[in-house]
Amino acid sequence: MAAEPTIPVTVLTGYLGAGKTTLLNRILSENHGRRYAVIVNEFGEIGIDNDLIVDADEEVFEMNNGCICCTVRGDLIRIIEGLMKRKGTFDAIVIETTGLADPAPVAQTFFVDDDVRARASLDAIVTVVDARHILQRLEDSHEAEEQIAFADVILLNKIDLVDAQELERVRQRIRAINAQARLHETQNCVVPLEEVLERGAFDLDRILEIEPNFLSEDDHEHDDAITSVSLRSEAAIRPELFMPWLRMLTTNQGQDILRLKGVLAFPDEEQRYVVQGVHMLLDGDHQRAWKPEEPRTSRMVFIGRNLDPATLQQGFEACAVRAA
Ligand SMILES: Nc1nc2c(ncn2[C@@H]2O[C@H](COP(=O)(O)OP(=O)(O)OP(=O)(O)O)[C@@H](O)[C@H]2O)c(=O)[nH]1
Repeated sequence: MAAEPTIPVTVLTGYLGAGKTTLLNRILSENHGRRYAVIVNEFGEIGIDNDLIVDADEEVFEMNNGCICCTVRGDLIRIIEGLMKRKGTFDAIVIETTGLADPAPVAQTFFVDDDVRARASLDAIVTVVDARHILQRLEDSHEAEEQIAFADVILLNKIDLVDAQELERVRQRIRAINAQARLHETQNCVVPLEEVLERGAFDLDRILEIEPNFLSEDDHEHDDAITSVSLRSEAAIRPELFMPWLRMLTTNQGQDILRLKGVLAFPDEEQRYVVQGVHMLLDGDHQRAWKPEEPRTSRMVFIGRNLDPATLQQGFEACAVRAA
């Protein structure tokens, strides 16, 4: 009897804020006739990413209790095994890792775990790169380099934020780390999805050349200096205080703030306000109306170095509407 075909798995990686969720949303919104099961892993105890993913028919599984590359032997394997019991309800799996994840242990899962290997196969590692910040990141983050080294497909994204010279420098740097991956230069991750999904691009031999211990090594190191701070407020947040506070923080501490995200309830405002930041760059917009049953809780996550939870908490609380 012929072996059953395995389910293709795409691993989406890339440093904090590069554009992974932007790409995932495109995958989930486009009319491609395929059904994807999505696994999202996020750094930080309050899951905000799930709030930023478009409402889609696809089921989204969150893994928020740690970094995916450290928990693969547990959670990821369990989720994939659970999914396999419901075969036929989806055609492929997409995994969005945290920006801090080393992709090697995630990829390794598809080779070293026998049950997983029998049913799922790693299709490609797709790495989204932030053209504006990557050169700086490669100075201080081993993970950022690993993400590029392991990629089968690279989206060099946010090209609108750099000039031609800078873009050429980034291109050369990426090529020095990984000369083989297919490279697409994008804004908002706009790329034909067939360039990204179900490409059959993962090449174990190439990975073994980069990392001879790929199939046996299972320890890796993280930058312990990076922490996350989660904030929450049941009282509505006053935009006239909140916006200047956030601008002040990113101006003074932008070097250390690798990523920030928030979903905010403003007084007398029917819409949720979503704010996002990468270093000094801030982006904010109304997202959708609060649902009637949804508690209007404002939540923020900061990820970075030298973050002081108490100061951030005080600053955030000072923006809240005080009880009369
Ligand atoms: N200017 C510009 N902004 C972009 C582009 N692509 C994405 N963004 C913005 O960059 C921010 C981060 O994008 P996300 O897709 O959330 O990044 P991510 O990699 O999922 O972030 P994490 O999950 O926190 O690691 C958002 O505010 C996006 O709207 C781009 O090509 N140009």
